[in-house]
Amino acid sequence: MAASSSTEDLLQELLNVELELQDVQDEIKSLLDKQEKLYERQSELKAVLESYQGLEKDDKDDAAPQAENWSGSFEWDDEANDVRFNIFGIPGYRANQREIINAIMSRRDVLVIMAAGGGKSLCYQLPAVIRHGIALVVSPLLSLIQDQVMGLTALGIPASMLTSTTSKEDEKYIYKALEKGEGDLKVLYVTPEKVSKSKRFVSKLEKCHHAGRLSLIAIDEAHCCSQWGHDFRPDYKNLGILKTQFPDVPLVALTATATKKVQLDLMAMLNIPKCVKFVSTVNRPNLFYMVREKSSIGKVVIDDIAEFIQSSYTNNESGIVYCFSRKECEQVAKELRERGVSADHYHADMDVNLREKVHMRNYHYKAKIDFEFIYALETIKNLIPFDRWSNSKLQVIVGTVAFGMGINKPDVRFVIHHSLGKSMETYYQESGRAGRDGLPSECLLYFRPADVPRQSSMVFYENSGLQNLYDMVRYCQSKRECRRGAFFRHFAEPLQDCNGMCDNCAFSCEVKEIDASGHARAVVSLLQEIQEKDQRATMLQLVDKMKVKNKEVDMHKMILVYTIDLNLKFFIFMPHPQFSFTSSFELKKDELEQLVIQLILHRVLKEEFSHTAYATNAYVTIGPLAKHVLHEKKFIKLEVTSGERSSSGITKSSKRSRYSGLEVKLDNLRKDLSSVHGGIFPHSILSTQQISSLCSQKPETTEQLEMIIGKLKTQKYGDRILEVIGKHEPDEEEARQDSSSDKERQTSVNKSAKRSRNKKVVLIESSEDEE
Ligand SMILES: Nc1ncnc2c1ncn2[C@@H]1O[C@H](COP(=O)(O)OP(=O)(O)OP(=O)(O)O)[C@@H](O)[C@H]1O
Ligand SMILES: [Mg+2]
Repeated sequence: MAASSSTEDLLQELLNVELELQDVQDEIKSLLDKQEKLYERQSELKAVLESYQGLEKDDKDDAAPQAENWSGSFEWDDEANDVRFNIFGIPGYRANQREIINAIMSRRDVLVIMAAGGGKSLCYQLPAVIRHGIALVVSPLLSLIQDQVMGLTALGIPASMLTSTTSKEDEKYIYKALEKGEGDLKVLYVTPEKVSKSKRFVSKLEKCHHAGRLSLIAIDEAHCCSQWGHDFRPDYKNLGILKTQFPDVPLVALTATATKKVQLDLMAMLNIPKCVKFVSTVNRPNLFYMVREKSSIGKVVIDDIAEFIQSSYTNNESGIVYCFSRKECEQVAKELRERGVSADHYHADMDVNLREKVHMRNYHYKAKIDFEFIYALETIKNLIPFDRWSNSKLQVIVGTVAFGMGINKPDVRFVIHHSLGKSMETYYQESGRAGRDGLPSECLLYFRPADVPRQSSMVFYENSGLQNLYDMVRYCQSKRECRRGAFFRHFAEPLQDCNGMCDNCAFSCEVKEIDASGHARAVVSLLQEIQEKDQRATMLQLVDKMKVKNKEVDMHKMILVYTIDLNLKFFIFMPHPQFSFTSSFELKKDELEQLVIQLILHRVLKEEFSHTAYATNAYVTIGPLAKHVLHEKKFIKLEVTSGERSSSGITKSSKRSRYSGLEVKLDNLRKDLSSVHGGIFPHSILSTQQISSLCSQKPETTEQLEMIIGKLKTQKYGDRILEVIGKHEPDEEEARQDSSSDKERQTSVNKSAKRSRNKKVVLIESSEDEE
């Protein structure tokens, strides 16, 4: 008896020791994880500190820094204003543009951080036109270069590109321009590979510089220099030689997003420690951000997307749909077409040769060309979705996220993510392709927890890949917090007002917080059971098993209820053992998925990955904080919404209704002119804003037209524009709008006259944020 009781005691103690050991092992594992993260952060901080120390040293070496006023007046002001308006057709500077131009014109090195669509190109293109000689622009993608060269050529600014696709003849022309100053070349675009790999090119550039003809160097999409950035390009690392070789030539680095770490990295890598820095806000006030729950049924998602496009964008306004894989792109595009949306898929590296040929044809439109060649290319051009989309002949382009930096179209009205992005930074970039012209646009993301493991198995090996993804997941899961606020936090910027431009701020949809701690305990116990049997489960398998388990529990409940009826006295207070793990209510499948994700974000569970010959699979395992849930030290809450949210984001007042008759005519005119003038993009002929100014002001003379679109565009297209406006007869609706906008105009003229009188200033030029 005594022996058996001491055996029992021993067994009990052994069990306790084993449990404690398990605890210790868990803690060691969690501490090791923590140690690894701290090491990682330590090396990041050391790198940043080194750059800081380098910069501080440089600052001390310097004479006392002068207070610089880049918004003051400069000798080139008149010329700059003239070029801006009459060549670029841009009515006023946006925030920081004028200051940046002044700094470059003053021969300073400059770092520009400005949101997508902020107008970075003008900052280096305008000084390139004014300054003597040739400006060198380094840009990472052929397609971006081609678009820029085409845009400048359309404005009559001599621009060329030197890339792997440049013909021998063009190369000769460019080298002569560099070496001997022949021709009228003003802007030369190259890829970073040209600078790092072509000795011949660099030696020609040296000659150009020696003769005092290298006017400035611009590094576009400069974040590609930094390994901490999201599009690191090894060849960008070698661009530091430009400053070493040409120390007296102003160098401007431009990018849409750069965290502090990336900024320091850029300055160090490009050798511009004393540069003037212009950091604009990441805020894109014209973008409406929203997240929708994504159905597990593919067709329902496409129905929803099609409905969104067809109900909100009746004027065929352009949009992008981002998908996870190429196969999904093809499928989504096909299904959208089946629902009557003009859509096609596009793979970024698809038919590179075809794209190049089309651009070559656009680029050479001034040269003598073989008409058959043009005809053939014209046919090819129509076959290429990207070009059809760029020219607004196709409404929606469906691409993977690889289709990103190359998009230069300013009037993209909506960007839809069919599944979540891999980080806040990439989502900001991708969604930021909308509304680069500053007009209201929408960014819609479809989220369902089951998409998370697809992304995590792709990013887990990247530097902080999972951490970045989980930040994105938090953004998607949140049903209360301002979406814009998440971007400010991510880019460490002070909060700004959202002005109701995100779903969480705009719609008062009831969000309930429910205590899901009981369900969390059930999930953890189930996973423990699975792991004890040396098995593992993916997120979906775990959720399915939970559903089965719940059903089993339900069966027990029924038996119990039945028993209660028969033996009321004995069983009425007897709980079923498994009830202790479940709550009084059952979660639906999608709520269970949401719960598992929540548990991963709270480190109660964690993802683990295993490779097969074909794929990497993500499994869910017990995480370092699981114990806290089991011991009821940690409570898990789930946010659930009740009631439907409005189907569209931007309020009706700020959203465009159907285009007016004159707008449609001017839109068609720009499309016509774009094909006549060698395939220049329609938006390079007239921007959407210019079309609305023309419709509201209805110029009748060349002089009046010049005041709206500048001299160059008036010279080129003025007659046709005036003809369309002159012949247009407004319908009743337009006439009514005209008379009300006349009144508004009069009020605003009076107001501005009053403002000028009060301030006693004459406003010749104003930037948008001064307005
Ligand atoms: N001051 C301005 N007023 C009105 N439109 C402008 C102004 N400056 C630039 N734009 C227009 O804004 C659009 C976006 O400009 P740009 O391509 O230079 O943006 P970006 O800052 O380089 O963006 P990204 O990071 O996406 O490359 C273009 O259509 C351009 O013509
Ligand atoms: Mg740009």
